[in-house]
Amino acid sequence: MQAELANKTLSYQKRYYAPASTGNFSVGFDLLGAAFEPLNGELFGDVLDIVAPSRTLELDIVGRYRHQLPADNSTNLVLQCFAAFEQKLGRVLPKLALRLHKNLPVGSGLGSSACSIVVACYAFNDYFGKPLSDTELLTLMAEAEGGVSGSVHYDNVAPSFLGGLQLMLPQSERICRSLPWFEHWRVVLSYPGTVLSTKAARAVLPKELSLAHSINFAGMLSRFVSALYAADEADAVAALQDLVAEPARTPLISELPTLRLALVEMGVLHLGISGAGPTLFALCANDAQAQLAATYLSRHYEKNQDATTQICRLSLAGARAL
Ligand SMILES: Nc1ncnc2c1ncn2[C@@H]1O[C@H](COP(=O)(O)OP(=O)(O)O)[C@@H](O)[C@H]1O
Ligand SMILES: N[C@@H](CCOP(=O)(O)O)C(=O)O
Repeated sequence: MQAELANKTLSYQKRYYAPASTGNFSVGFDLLGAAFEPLNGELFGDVLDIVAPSRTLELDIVGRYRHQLPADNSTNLVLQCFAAFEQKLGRVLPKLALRLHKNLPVGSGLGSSACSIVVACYAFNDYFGKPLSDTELLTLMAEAEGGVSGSVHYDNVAPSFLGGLQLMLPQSERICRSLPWFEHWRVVLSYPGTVLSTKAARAVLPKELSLAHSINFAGMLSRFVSALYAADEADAVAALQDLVAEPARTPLISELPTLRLALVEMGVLHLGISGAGPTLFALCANDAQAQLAATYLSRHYEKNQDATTQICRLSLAGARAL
């Protein structure tokens, strides 16, 4: 009887998913981002159910991180996206009963707000017969994300929507382009369980960069991208240096230097801040190394029961119907 009730509660017409993402990927502040999925097949990203047509727009929220969202669902990004989608189309749409599975922690550096935005916009576009092109949809997603973080940046919405490692292309009609990746690379995402709002982590950033600093930043990102195209793994790893955000944000994540020393001694390729933090990402050369890094980070970085550490591969598919 109870199972029957639970099934009824979880019934739906259509179900959609968008993966977690790591903005910046150390070397590309606001310009580079990657989508990830756990090797164990877990859905580490938000799921949106279109439960049924409804007289009014309704949202129910379930999932591990539901408690990190405001109790009042009316302010939720999913509902804001419905309004923005209607406005973009310039017509009133039939209303829906929706259910969000909040599987990503909020203010975590895992692109949590972007993930809800992407899954919602993707779902509405698919459900209503794809009236928007991918480019229009991506622009809508970035505008919604800009409303949360205080400035429009595509490095979470683009990979969560399109999958892969995405490089943003300023002033290009393409918006972004997928980059090559080393298939054997694994990424361990370790979230300590504490919240760091993206807005707050952007407030500590330098307002200006000197000419020398700008050249070094552009140079290091170019070195990383060219190393990927040349399949030069050692040079790609050597280029993973964050010259913009990390120096300003390390005081907010004081464990980073010590953890990095320990992991690099274990052979891990790189440890960086995922998005605005506090999640850290460890780039690993293979499964065994990723397992070691995950065990170490679980033991030394997780702080409470909201914490989670996931061994991931690149998510090539991005947002999709399940
Ligand atoms: N569905 C949602 N998912 C995530 N955040 C949401 C959602 N709806 C509203 N919010 C609000 O948006 C803000 C997201 O904060 P932010 O620091 O940008 O998170 P993240 O870095 O994880 O994307 C929070 O104030 C949160 O309460
Ligand atoms: N480029 C942004 C990325 C923010 O990612 P989030 O997952 O922390 O929202 C930044 O570094 O501010």
